[in-house]
Amino acid sequence: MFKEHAVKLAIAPIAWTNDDMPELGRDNTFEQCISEMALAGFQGSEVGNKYPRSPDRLHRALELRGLEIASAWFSAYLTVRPYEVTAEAFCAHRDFLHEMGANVIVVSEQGRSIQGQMDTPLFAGKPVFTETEWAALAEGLGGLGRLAAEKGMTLVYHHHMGTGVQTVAEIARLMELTEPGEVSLLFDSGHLAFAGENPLEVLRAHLPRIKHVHLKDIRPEVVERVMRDQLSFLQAVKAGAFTVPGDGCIAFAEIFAELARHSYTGWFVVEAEQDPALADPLEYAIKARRYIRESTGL
Ligand SMILES: O=C1C[C@@H](O)[C@H](O)[C@@H](O)C1=O
Ligand SMILES: [Co+2]
Repeated sequence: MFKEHAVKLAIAPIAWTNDDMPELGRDNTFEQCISEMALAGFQGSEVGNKYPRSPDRLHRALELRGLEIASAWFSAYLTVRPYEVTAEAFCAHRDFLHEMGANVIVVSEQGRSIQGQMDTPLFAGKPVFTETEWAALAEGLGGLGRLAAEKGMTLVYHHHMGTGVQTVAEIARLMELTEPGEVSLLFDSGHLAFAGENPLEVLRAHLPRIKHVHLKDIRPEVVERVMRDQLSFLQAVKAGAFTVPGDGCIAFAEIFAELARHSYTGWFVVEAEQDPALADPLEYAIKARRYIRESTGL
């Protein structure tokens, strides 16, 4: 289905310890997390807040388990702070990832985002960018994309629930306002389904610009409850809105087929944040790994 060596499989540490809610998985250690990733059969990981920041220490711990760093999240504030502030933090993040051997940098604009607010209803409170904010975002991302390119790296933009780039239309707007050579796209199946969008629409519209993939599924009955009870993004995560691919309602067969048809090259990152006390991270990592093998042969 996919060309040999075209796709590598990673898993995000957020199922073991949640950076957005550190009380989820507080007792899970860095070593347990990466050992279980390797045990479940993954080749890579993104970076969590328990990971050592010293590239030497991190390299050694990962190498012992046959893992590499795929990428890591960066919060941009291009719509609400001067460009230079975001650019300085971005360069430090870029240099760390470059030393770790990663070649993509995940960026999400957090200006007026409600994703980290425990009590703001997700479906009522998301920001809608003004023309001025769109212009600042597009221009700023272009600048960050050029900084990434200085190191031969690629900026991949993460559309996300509760932010100004959540819907199919907002993703299309961002792609239109930015240059393909500067800003690529991260495809996150779970965020699109959660937003009520058809993930295939985004794939079909932007495939040549998709350079990183987050695979997560949704539990539709929980998403319905999030809407009905006006829960926030963090409450939704705690309630189990997300799960691993194959365990929810997203039609991954079509997603994989579309990506393969266009010879996708890069990482697939399983990223399914849920409460580790309710969903054993190793059990779900093994479940995800098996599902990907059975659906794609990878
Ligand atoms: O890529 C991601 C990083 C997380 O911190 C975020 O909240 C999650 O939903 C996600 O998709
Ligand atoms: Co994601």
